[in-house]
Amino acid sequence: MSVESGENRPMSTNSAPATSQRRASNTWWAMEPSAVASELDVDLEVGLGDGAADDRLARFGPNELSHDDGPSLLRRFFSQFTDPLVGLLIAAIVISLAAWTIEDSSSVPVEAIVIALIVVANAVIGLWQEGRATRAVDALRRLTAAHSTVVRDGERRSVSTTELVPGDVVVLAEGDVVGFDGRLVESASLEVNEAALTGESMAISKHTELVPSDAPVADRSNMVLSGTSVVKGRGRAVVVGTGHETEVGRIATLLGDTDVEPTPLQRQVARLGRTLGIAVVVLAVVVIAAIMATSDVDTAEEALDALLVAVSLAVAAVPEGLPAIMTVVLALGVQRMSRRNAIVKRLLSVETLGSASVICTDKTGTLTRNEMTVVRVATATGEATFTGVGYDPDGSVEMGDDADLDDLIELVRAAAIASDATLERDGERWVPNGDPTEVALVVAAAKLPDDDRRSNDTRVDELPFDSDRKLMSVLVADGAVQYTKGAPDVLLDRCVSEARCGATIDLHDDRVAELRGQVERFADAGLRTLGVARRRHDGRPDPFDEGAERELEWLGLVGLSDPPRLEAAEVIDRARSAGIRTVMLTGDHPRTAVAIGASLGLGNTDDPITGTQLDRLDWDDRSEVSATVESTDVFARVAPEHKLRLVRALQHDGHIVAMTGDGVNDAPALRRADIGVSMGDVGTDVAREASDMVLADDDFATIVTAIEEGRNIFADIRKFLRYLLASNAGEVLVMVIGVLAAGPLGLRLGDGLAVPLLATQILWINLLTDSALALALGVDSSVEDVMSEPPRRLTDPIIDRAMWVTIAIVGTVTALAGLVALDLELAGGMLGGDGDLESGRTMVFTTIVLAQVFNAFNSRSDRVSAFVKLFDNRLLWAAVVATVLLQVAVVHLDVLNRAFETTPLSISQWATCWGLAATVLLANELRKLFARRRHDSAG
Ligand SMILES: Nc1ncnc2c1ncn2[C@@H]1O[C@H](COP(=O)(O)OP(=O)(O)OP(=O)(O)O)[C@@H](O)[C@H]1O
Repeated sequence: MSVESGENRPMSTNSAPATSQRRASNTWWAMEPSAVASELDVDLEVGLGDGAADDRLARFGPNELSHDDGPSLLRRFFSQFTDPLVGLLIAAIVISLAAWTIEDSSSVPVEAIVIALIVVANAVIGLWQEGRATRAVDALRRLTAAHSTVVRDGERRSVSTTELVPGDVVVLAEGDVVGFDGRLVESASLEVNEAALTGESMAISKHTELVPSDAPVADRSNMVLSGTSVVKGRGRAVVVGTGHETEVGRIATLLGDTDVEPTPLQRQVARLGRTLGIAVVVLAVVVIAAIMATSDVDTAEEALDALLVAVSLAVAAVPEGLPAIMTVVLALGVQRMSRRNAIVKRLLSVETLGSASVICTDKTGTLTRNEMTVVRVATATGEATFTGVGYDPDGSVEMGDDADLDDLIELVRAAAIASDATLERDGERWVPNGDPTEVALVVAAAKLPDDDRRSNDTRVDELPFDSDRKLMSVLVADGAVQYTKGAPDVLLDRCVSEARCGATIDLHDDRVAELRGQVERFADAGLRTLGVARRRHDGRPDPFDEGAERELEWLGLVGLSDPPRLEAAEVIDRARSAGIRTVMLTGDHPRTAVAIGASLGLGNTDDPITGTQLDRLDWDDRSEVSATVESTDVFARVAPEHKLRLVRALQHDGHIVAMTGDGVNDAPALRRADIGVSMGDVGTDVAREASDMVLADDDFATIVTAIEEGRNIFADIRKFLRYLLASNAGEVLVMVIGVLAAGPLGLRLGDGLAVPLLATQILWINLLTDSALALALGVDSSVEDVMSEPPRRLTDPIIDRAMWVTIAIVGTVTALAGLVALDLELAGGMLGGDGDLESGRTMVFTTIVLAQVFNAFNSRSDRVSAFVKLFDNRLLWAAVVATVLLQVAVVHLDVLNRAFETTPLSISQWATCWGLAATVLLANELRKLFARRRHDSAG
């Protein structure tokens, strides 16, 4: 028998299953787990070896449904030409060729070639921008890929679900999304939701017993299927099918794809682009009519030239770069967010984030550090305090007066036995494994004084914790003893007696009231509280279900501290000044919630509302619901279904709600929220799948950071919109005013076509301004404090009045600057120069390009001066240098002079162009000054 890569492991765990060809047709559900294991050559305890897993991965391929890589590069390149705008450019080429044929077909059709080159340059820029957007979206998809816990080489590990192979032993827990087809070999009250596959929305119980071989898919209750999710319990399954070899693979449904649908904002901008397009075509017709009326157009060639100018103008005026830049800006923003631990799954969420007005957040782990430590316990005889730091079991117990040690030991041991957590030593460090609350209980048990009484602690059954019931029970001592732990108020309702010095005493109402007071005292100190109880059975209860969680004997109360995150208070304050309300929703005791909430500076913590109060509310009475949800910022002892109701109520009141959640039952609320936020660390797959954003660090601060980024992205989009539209307005106005005013002003725009700019020059300006400068603005750092304003309403138009005013002012000043440059150069006008038409046009051309450069700085804010953080955006400066150099080339290189009909300019002419172009900045600075004054006096 061969041994692979020197590993001393038998072939059976290192090779692919010999009978792999038969895999798909095997009736796994009718086979014993041992038969499944031998068929798949795997040891159910040890799992596959790494070598075997690699082999099988190479052989069966990754566990995914292969999806289309999208069209090829060439295809995507050509698809750039399907844009209606390119149609216009191609029309321009045809017109120019027609004019050239009539005029002088012996020379080279320079103009047509230049326009063709511009078409290609546009396509390349478009392709590059699309490529960036696609790459960013792909990176996102990888970031949000699901993970599974497998047993390999005898150890549990988390691997990407795409790496699962047939024969892998996978551990399933509540909230896991099943990413494979598998045969269960172990089930502890495992319940699975198969709605995605079968449409059945009720959870289905799963077991390991044999099922007849002819059972239909829905009845194969010892199988777990890809695309389903674990709602309750735990289990282990052997992977029998991956990728296309799964039930879902066979029906080839693509699951979990990142949504790349256009967002409302993208649609709004695309619509704006189209409206402008139509307006511009109308304008082009007007310009043509004006040219015809003012120039001596009497030859066909001149008529074609006029048409060409009008078409070029249309091309220049339409902001065709908009949709692509939008996608790039959104996608780059998403990448930036992921570097700050906020993984946004949908582009749509980015813009919604900026509008969030309420954040509903969990407490444990998000506002607090989720580093639980047992600090105080109380039994019937007295209290004890625990010392020690974090998870290090090196601590001690200080008994209060009269406290009975045996009672204490029974309480803490019971709590630890009813926990799933473990604590392992790794060198100097202690590595916790499991739910922090339970780890803390295990640590506390380790601090107990040596205890020589041994009992049979082996667990024979369990009822896992869930946040609706708020209880968890285990059965030990062959089923004779049950330990139940959970929320003390819930648990006390189920207790009939109390343990005291080894005896069992009946619980009376007075004592229950006393115990409740004790719970409140613990909670007032900000402690998370947990009650522990016991029940003795005559024989092992069968079935062991929630019915067993009654007639309990109270063992005592445990108080755990979970320190608030240091920076949370500051972040809540920051959110408040950004007009965002923070609401805490917690499963914890109201008094614990209030203590923590108050220490974090939450707005209104005085009268917390509990889940029970929410249950009693008349949800049809809108005003009552509204008054309730607005009355406090603390909701305690809430269950997941309350979250859904609260989201709805807040949305009804006009809020944009971000809601956190980590459990299976949180999924509906996460879906319903405008921004569902799940936890990357402690959250379940189901919650992650239902959410729009995953917090890689589970930290509340990250939500606020993401909101800030969302607002920044929105500000960036407004920047390039402001810039593009003002620039385009300048180009259009210089032509319209130029053509209409040349006559009255006495400007001699030549004998033939009376236009300030030629078609190729217009297209050149368009190419320069729509690419580098616009994109650099799209990734500008913020000059405004986006967190000092209230959230933007989703219904607000992206271009508001202030922006239209800016566009109008900048557009007009640009056009006037261009025309003054022309007038200064040309003979016969008001200012009177002595240059020829070609140098006059070069002056207009250069002035307009430089005006765009100044306008880029204008556009960084509606109110803040362009000189604030002037050098922050290096990309913008690089784009400015590139733009100016290209313009110098167009003015001074002989070959480009011929192509663009320009002439070299003198230093003083350049200075004139710079000076005139700078008026664009000056005018807008004045406008900003007034805007700031108005804002200050209003605010
Ligand atoms: N593992 C557990 N076993 C038994 N009871 C538990 C366990 N974890 C928590 N509890 C009890 O249930 C209550 C609610 O816990 P739950 O996990 O639902 O809230 P939470 O999600 O921790 O709170 P938050 O919403 O702040 O994150 C706790 O106050 C505690 O009393």
